Amino acid sequence: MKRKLNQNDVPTSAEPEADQQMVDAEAAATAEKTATTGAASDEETTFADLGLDARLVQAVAQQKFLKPTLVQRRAIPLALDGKDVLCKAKTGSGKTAAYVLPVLAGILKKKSVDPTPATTALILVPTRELADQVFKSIELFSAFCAKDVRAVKLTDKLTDAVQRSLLSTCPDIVISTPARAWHNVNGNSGALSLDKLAFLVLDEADLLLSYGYSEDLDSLSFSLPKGIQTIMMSATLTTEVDSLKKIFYRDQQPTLLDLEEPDAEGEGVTQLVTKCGEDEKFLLIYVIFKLQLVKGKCIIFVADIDRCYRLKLYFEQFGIRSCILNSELPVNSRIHVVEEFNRNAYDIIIASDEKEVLGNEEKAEEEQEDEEMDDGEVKEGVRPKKKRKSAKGDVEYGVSRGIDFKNVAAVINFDLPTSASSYTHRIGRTARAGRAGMALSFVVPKDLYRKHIHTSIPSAEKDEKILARITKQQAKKGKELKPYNFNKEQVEAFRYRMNDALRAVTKVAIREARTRELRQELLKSEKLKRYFEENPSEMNHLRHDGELRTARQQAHLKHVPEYLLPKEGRQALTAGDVGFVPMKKFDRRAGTKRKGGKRSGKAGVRKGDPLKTFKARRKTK
Ligand SMILES: Nc1ncnc2c1ncn2[C@@H]1O[C@H](COP(=O)(O)OP(=O)(O)OP(=O)(O)O)[C@@H](O)[C@H]1O
Repeated sequence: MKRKLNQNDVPTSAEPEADQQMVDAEAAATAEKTATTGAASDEETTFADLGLDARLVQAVAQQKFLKPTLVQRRAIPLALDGKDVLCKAKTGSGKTAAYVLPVLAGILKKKSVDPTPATTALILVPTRELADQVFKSIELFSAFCAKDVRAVKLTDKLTDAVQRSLLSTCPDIVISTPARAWHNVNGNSGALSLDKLAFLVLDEADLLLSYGYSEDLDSLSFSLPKGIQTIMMSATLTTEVDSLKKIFYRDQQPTLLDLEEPDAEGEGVTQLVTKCGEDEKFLLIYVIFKLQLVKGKCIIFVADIDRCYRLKLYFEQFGIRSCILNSELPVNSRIHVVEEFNRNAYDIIIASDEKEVLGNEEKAEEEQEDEEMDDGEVKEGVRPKKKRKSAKGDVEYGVSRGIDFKNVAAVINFDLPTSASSYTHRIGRTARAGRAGMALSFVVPKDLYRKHIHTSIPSAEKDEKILARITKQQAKKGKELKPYNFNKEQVEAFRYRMNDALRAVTKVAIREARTRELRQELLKSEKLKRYFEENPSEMNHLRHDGELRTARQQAHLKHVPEYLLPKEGRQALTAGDVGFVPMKKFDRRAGTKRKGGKRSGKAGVRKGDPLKTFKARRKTK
């Protein structure tokens, strides 16, 4: 029979009382009972109440986490009690801490009785970005016990020799993609030993198979010692999760935490849909950003890498700064872009999260996945997905999934994703950790679809079909997608400027931009790796939102002439307010020159300025 490593089994006499707080078995039992209901009767619970080690509670306090989130309240006591847990909770609900904290607690407990170095925990994630994020979380949460816990991630581009040397010291925690982990278990001179493993975590479990790790996961499952505790975290319950459940839990059923959490007042994502033609997307996005109708940081999702550059070059025409995230960029740059965005260095990220063009089989799989999610249950016996045809980019890349972008006011689906589950992950980049946010999706209706010179996106013809799936899925969660209309007449006034700008963004300019950015980022990436490790403070000087300037520059487009602005203010352009989060400290308005040479650039200045009358709705918690 499988024997669990139960933290209550470990003698605690050696532990200083203040440092080690015992697991509250009763709390764990209560949590288990209410596990699937998601009842929020224990909202006053603190991290200390959960039975975590005092050093971890201290680290959590340092992070200014006042109270555990629902998933943390439910999962931590169960995990501390040695239970296998399969947890489904919404994006941005704090799943990382929900497993990192009990894993750290388990390691500390084990070390207090047996300090022999051993790899005790293996955390499997689908992407390098996530590995980096988890690693940083571990660093933060182990701030007060750093000498007792050592974690390594295997996802950086490291030679086998370096990986061997990292693993030779038996780090307590290894964070890896399944492929890297298996490579080090099976190959690379068996650098990673799982003999002493006590915890296995599968983060973003719904994605591990879709990233093509099925064989690696299968192989790893046979190399695991008996009796380890397995925790799976997922934002959705799909066939993938079910397949993994069979592989990793075998005959032992995990405790299922299916946490549907209603948004509290002022929380959650306001979902808006604007139906428009392909070229209108460019018109609206120009109006939105040039007139700052969306307040705060924003992620714009597009269908593919070329679309990233088309939009970036288009924005450049108007002097709107943005940076790009896609699978083609080196991993160091990608991670740095996210870090800088989280530091508020950039306002706009243009990201392509799709695995480029999917084959028919893969499209069918996505549809199937949506249907399964519609059913709300996982079907039995469905085969795991095959490895997707990866395009030129990095297969271990993912933006819309799991990356913790901080304080994102809005997500704009410039191109609709190809599945409803992808939509869920995309909009989950905003309204994280109990905040408010907005998701605006452009949908091209069938009658407005035509192959436009500027676009060749594969999904456009299918927008309405996908929208129907999204609407259905969101309705099941009690969420609604509301239509959002721009004032067509007012917006039309900007059309000739849009055309001017789009004409300059030629295919050649896009190709050149793509190559130039890649070259620049590769250089930066090398620098990042070698130099910034030693000089972390210099990081700030490296920007990713520079102009690519491969398109013809048209200086006049950088300013918005006053006659284009409606007298009634920005609201005249829209059916209501769009943004929620106020602009950050500094204001990057283009500094429109007004008559008399004065700038009207600053927010909230000058009576009579049409922009001044616009008030962003500020939602406070
Ligand atoms: N108890 C808490 N109090 C305040 N903030 C928290 C708390 N727990 C987590 N957070 C913050 O919430 C954000 C989202 O957390 P996390 O990335 O763990 O979510 P997630 O559920 O894993 O999301 P996803 O499904 O998108 O991966 C992070 O910025 C994190 O620092």
